[in-house]
Amino acid sequence: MAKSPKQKLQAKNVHVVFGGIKALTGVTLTLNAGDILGLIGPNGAGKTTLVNVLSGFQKPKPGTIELDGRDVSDLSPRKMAQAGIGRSFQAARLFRKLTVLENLTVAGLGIGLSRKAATSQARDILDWIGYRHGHDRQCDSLPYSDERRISIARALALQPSFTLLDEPASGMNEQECELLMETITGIPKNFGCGVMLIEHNMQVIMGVCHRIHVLDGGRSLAEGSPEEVRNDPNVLRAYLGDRASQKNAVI
Ligand SMILES: Nc1ncnc2c1ncn2[C@@H]1O[C@H](COP(=O)(O)OP(=O)(O)OP(=O)(O)O)[C@@H](O)[C@H]1O
Repeated sequence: MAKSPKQKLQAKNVHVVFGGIKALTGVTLTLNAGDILGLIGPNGAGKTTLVNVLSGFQKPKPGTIELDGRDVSDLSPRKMAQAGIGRSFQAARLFRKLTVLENLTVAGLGIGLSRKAATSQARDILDWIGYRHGHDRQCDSLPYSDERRISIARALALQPSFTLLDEPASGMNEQECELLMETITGIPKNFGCGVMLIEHNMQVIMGVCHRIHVLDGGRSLAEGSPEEVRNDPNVLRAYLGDRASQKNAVI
């Protein structure tokens, strides 16, 4: 956990326009320490754009990002990471020529740990996610699902207050998804950090999230418990269109 853990990450009235495309329009949400907040919505809803804004890769115009009430909207991605906001990407973005252990060790060195402490932390995190063998494997030879898990582990090695996970289950089979769900559920308890989870796999979202925020066409459509969101007719309509009126429609 970071030296001064933060309690609250907020997006306030965030707008982003690309050319003529309104990717986000007036989005407001709060991620609290200890929370697992799902961010869902149909393709093109603005989920990745919002994660980019929350992690400094995209500037809101207008709108603000606040970390414990401090405006951090203008910070670079690097400064955001130093302030306690970590993320994993849709494409894993590991250092492919480094080993699994080295990838995590580099993250620890990056936040100022000694080599010994960074290596020890790296081993502890790999053990914790159940990756007990293959620490010396080079990352360009990893199976896809391992890449995704190591990407989460590396995000944790930065000791974030908040971690933003972009589609961690993509390409995983059912068994791998179950392991991933265990990992995500354990992050707030074991690392004390809040998690925002973008995911198309509804089993994963419904299984691990405390609350879910729904975007549609760049706007906030709903926020609530998994049960509330699952039963919200507007959410069903956004996902299923006219099929939402069918009996037993589920997401
Ligand atoms: N760099 C960009 N330039 C132009 N348009 C963009 C850019 N990034 C995103 N968009 C557009 O903004 C809108 C929101 O995209 P975004 O990727 O945030 O949605 P998403 O909900 O993450 O989608 P998906 O589930 O398909 O990943 C889409 O219409 C997309 O085409």
